[in-house]
Amino acid sequence: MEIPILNLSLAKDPTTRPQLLKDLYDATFNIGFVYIKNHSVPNFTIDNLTDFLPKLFDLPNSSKSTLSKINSPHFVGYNGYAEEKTLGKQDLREQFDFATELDVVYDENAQVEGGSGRDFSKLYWRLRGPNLWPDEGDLPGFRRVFEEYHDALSKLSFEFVELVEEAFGIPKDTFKDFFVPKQQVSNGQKSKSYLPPQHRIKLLKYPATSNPSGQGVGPHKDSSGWLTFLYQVGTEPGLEVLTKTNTWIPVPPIPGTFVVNFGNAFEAATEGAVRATVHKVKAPVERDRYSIPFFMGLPLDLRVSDIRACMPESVRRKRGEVEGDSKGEEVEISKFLDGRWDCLGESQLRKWIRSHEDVGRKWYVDEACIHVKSLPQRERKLGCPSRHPESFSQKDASPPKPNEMIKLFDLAILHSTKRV
Ligand SMILES: O=C(O)CCC(=O)C(=O)O
Ligand SMILES: [Fe+2]
Repeated sequence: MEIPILNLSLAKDPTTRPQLLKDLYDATFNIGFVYIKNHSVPNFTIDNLTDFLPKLFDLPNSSKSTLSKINSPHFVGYNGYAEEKTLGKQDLREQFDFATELDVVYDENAQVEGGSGRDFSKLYWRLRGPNLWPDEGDLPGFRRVFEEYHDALSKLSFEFVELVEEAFGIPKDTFKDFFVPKQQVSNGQKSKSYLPPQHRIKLLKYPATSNPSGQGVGPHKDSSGWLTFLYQVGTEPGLEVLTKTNTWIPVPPIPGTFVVNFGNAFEAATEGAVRATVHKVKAPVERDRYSIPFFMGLPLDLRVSDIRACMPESVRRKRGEVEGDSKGEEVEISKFLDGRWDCLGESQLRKWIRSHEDVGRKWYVDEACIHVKSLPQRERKLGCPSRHPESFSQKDASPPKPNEMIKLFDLAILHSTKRV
């Protein structure tokens, strides 16, 4: 089996569009991975950014530590080599995380305005905020080039989602409307509660290793964003995708293409019609490998169940109709249909805290404790059987262990409704 290459220019001609949509449907339903070519992102926008990558990763350690993720409550910034793990094993890569440059909206004392307002006291709103930018003197022009790339990919992601909607018979603009409600835009005004999406971009370096079985990144489904647009720089292979028959197939770089795959939220929202496919990267042995995944943003205060409610029955039934009782797939999806994972902001914050406990500990423990303190005794005990969560914020207390912290956050996030 091979990953299909879709020629997006066929969408422009009404005589070729139907075949493109059919191919997109088949690839999305059966594999969940496609290459796209003849997309709207100019070559120079890509080249300008990729030219910076070796220089960016060669910044001195002093600059890298100023840019360290520990300095940002928004989970942006630098992570050193092999600092992250997937499935308990070190990922042999280095990374800079960026996001759409946004103002901070989190306000622990926010008041919800009647009906349509947003409750910015929710912990997950703290994910939004500015980037940690390298010093302009160190990398002149980097920020401009990066922002151009971000904007081009943002545009591409909305164009592509429209094609997916049409391919699956999902009403046009369903996904866009979660960010920009239609009626409010059509009369020239944006709603008070309009918020631009926060996309995430990783700049990744997988240094060449002498270990041929090294894990660049372990097997995972993407849990950031609706869907991912991956640019593989150069010719170094390594990306592999798990097929339905449990075999790994390579997804080598193809010049001029992006690789597109879907995140857990999209899979859950379509009840599995769109697949979120497991993939991994092998660490390169000959040359360093660079790549740039762009994760299209999610509306944080939306619930998967709200999105599911906008999906036509025909989409929601699709996976079951074709795969009947193939249980593996159903079990996976049903995990995301579990109410505890329903709010997208909550599952995003959980994901970030789990992968960066140090950042969670530094920036979220106090807030989490405030939320937890307001819970009835019985619920507090349920969440943290070993210790009272209040004790974490006391001066002389030992810091929470990773497990305790995750429990604390689960409890705080799940219950972070307005405090009284
Ligand atoms: O580097 C790649 O090719 C893929 C990276 C990836 O899957 C991820 O960061 O989620
Ligand atoms: Fe991924």
